[in-house]
Amino acid sequence: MEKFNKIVVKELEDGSFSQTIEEASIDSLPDNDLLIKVHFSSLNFKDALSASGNKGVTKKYPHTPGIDAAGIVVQSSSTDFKEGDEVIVTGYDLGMNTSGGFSEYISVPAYWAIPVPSGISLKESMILGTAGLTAAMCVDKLLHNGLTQGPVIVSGATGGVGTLALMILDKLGVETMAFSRKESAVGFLKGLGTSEVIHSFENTDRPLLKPIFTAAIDTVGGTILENILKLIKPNGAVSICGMALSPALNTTVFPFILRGLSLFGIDSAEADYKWRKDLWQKLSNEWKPNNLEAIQKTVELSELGKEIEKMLRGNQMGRIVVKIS
Ligand SMILES: CCC(=O)SCCNC(=O)CCNC(=O)[C@H](O)C(C)(C)COP(=O)(O)OP(=O)(O)OC[C@H]1O[C@@H](n2cnc3c(N)ncnc32)[C@H](O)[C@@H]1OP(=O)(O)O
Ligand SMILES: NC(=O)c1ccc[n+]([C@@H]2O[C@H](COP(=O)([O-])OP(=O)(O)OC[C@H]3O[C@@H](n4cnc5c(N)ncnc54)[C@H](O)[C@@H]3O)[C@@H](O)[C@H]2O)c1
Repeated sequence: MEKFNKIVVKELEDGSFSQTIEEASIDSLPDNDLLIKVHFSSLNFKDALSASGNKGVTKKYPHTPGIDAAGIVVQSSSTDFKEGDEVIVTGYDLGMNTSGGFSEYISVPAYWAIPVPSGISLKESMILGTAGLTAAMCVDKLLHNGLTQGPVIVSGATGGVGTLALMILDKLGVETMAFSRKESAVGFLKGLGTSEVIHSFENTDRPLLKPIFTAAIDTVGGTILENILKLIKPNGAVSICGMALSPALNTTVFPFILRGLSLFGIDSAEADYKWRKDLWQKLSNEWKPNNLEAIQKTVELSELGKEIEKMLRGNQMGRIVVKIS
């Protein structure tokens, strides 16, 4: 039986977590419909949590993280896929408690796999990955709420979801503003098409402020989201997906009952299959960001450790793609 390499995260006796590359055999993977040879994976915040022992994400170690994978089906017991098909797998339990994409092979149920649409390569699908799909879900909710023009504020703007949200909105011709703590990132963010970069909000207990934005996409939560909610124009909406700063949210009902604000929560991991498939189609065509290469860095499995550390410190910019095979 063929041996292959994967990242293994282990819990050590002192409570810390180690990451090593180990050899494994195919029969160590779960028995599922599809065996996929992984060509590319990508790094998402959730992988950094899994790799550092967050038990809310991964209950049992040793474990192989990687919530994203793109590759080629090498064995299929499903009538929906055949050997040689190119597929994208994001979310569900991949990389949480099912051996994930930081591995040369994954074994997953057929309903987790999306056929790679024409218009996108395996690598491009992982520059997008969960971050791109989540950004697309955030944008889609805003469009359904009636968004036609900006400015839309995007927080955590230099991160994976943030950069891709800015790029998708730019492709759709909607003006954006970026919220980022990083003064040094202004040039990078302007290059993504954003008109202005905001580094801080007024510190006030007032429940409403003069509205500035038509809508928002928030990836950081906490006080940043609290401020954004006060600054949305009447009948606007905010899509929320993250908590890079904090999961806490202290707010009042006023933005909702005095300005008709709508708040959309995004769960990309368990989102409806048809919605995902439709959005991958859009991401490969009319929503496909221009110059995806400009926001990515490609690394090998052996280089992932330092990228994970950087992400946990909030210092990543854009997307980390992992070249697996
Ligand atoms: C790509 C997507 C992302 O990046 S999302 C961000 C990554 N996710 C996180 O950081 C969340 C990690 N989870 C946690 O820290 C904990 O589960 C939290 C939410 C704090 C709850 O902890 P605790 O109070 O100990 O409860 P618990 O874990 O036993 O769960 C309580 C009930 O809630 C459920 N639950 C848990 N996680 C999820 C989830 N991801 N989706 C849907 N439901 C979830 C559990 O199943 C549990 O329900 P039940 O008791 O099993 O019926
Ligand atoms: N709900 C979903 O389906 C879903 C999907 C993908 C990501 N997420 C969540 O979205 C968030 C972003 O994910 P990502 O993969 O883009 O991560 P990332 O690390 O690439 O980006 C995080 C961004 O937040 C910024 N940030 C970090 N700490 C901060 C702080 N203290 N104050 C202000 N900004 C801070 C970083 O500078 C970076 O720009 C995470 O919380 C992740 O769990 C949720």
